[in-house]
Amino acid sequence: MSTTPIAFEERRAGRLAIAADYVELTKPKIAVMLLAAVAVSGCVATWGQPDLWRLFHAVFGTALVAASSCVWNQWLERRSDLLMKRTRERPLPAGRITANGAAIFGAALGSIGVSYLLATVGWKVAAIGAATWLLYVVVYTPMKRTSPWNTAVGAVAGALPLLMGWAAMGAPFDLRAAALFAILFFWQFPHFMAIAWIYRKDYAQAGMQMLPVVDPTGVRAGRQAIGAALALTLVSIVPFLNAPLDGAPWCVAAALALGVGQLLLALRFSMRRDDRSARHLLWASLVYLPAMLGVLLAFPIL
Ligand code: HEM
Ligand SMILES: CC(C)=CCC/C(C)=C/CC/C(C)=C/COP(=O)(O)OP(=O)(O)O
Repeated sequence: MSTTPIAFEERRAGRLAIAADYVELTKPKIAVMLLAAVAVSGCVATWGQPDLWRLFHAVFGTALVAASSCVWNQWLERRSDLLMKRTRERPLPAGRITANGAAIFGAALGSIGVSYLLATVGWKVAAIGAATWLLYVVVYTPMKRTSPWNTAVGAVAGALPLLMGWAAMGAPFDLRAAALFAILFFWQFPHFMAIAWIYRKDYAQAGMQMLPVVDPTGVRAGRQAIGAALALTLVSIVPFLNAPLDGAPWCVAAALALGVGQLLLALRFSMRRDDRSARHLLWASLVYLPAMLGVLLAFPIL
């Protein structure tokens, strides 16, 4: 084997490219925001005094299980992803990673992740993680091709990890835990209705039953975005009610301002039903969640 410096650099670049493709299989951008939400959930559960080691174990274990679910979601969709411009360059449809390689990677991540959660933060967190994995991979992913209700199932899978952070702190599932779950559950509808509208032709091409494919007028997608944005605004103040903390009024005001902002953009999308208003709604959703997580994190400190 050639050992010239150029050959060495080429081999190194090749290995880095393969590693980057395996990371891409885990949907890192979605995962980062999801794990931030898991960490904030653990902080809210303990009024800002989390056991940091247990919180690290919960976030790290959830990262492994979530990554596994994303790898298997792409393994299952490696052929249909070829039919969409947005996904055809992904590692599996583009052939940069083999299906067997991805399956071994996904299985390893999932088994290590569930075992890690079991060993560090207990069976309840591991069980919620495994159930979320099954809901996303075994139920939601195939349902994308059969019913527009897939989004509601995906939203449950997307919100359940918050209960993993909560349970890892040993906190009982109370009204505040339910409110956090509802915040992330409802948030996913304006988030995805905007995406589903923007990529409606792609989804139709791949035979995916997203709402703007089932109803090309976008009226139902608009209504779903508005209804969920309204519910999100109302439920977003629940974590701050009946709390003996001075910061509550500020947090309620901030949560309402964020919610109303997103609601107005959902209304605008519903009236215009064009790509521009959909992109503004998508951006708003990607601003809303980190901002709302920030308000939840700041609450006990204010
Ligand atoms: C029903 C549930 C969900 C669906 C169907 C969904 C779908 C998607 C899709 C298809 C994209 C890629 C858009 C593009 O390629 O431009 C995306 C982007 C994103 N999603 Fe979601 N998502 C859901 C839930 C979540 C959750 C729970 C989180 C995290 C808490 C999240 C965070 C993100 C982020 C940060 C991006 C931007 C990443 C990028 O720019 O590629 N999503 N979502
Ligand atoms: C602990 C654990 C298992 C956590 C899993 C959390 C998680 C990743 C939830 C999925 C959210 C979701 C539906 C993403 C879109 O997938 P998609 O298939 O619609 O996106 P795509 O079309 O871009 O592939």
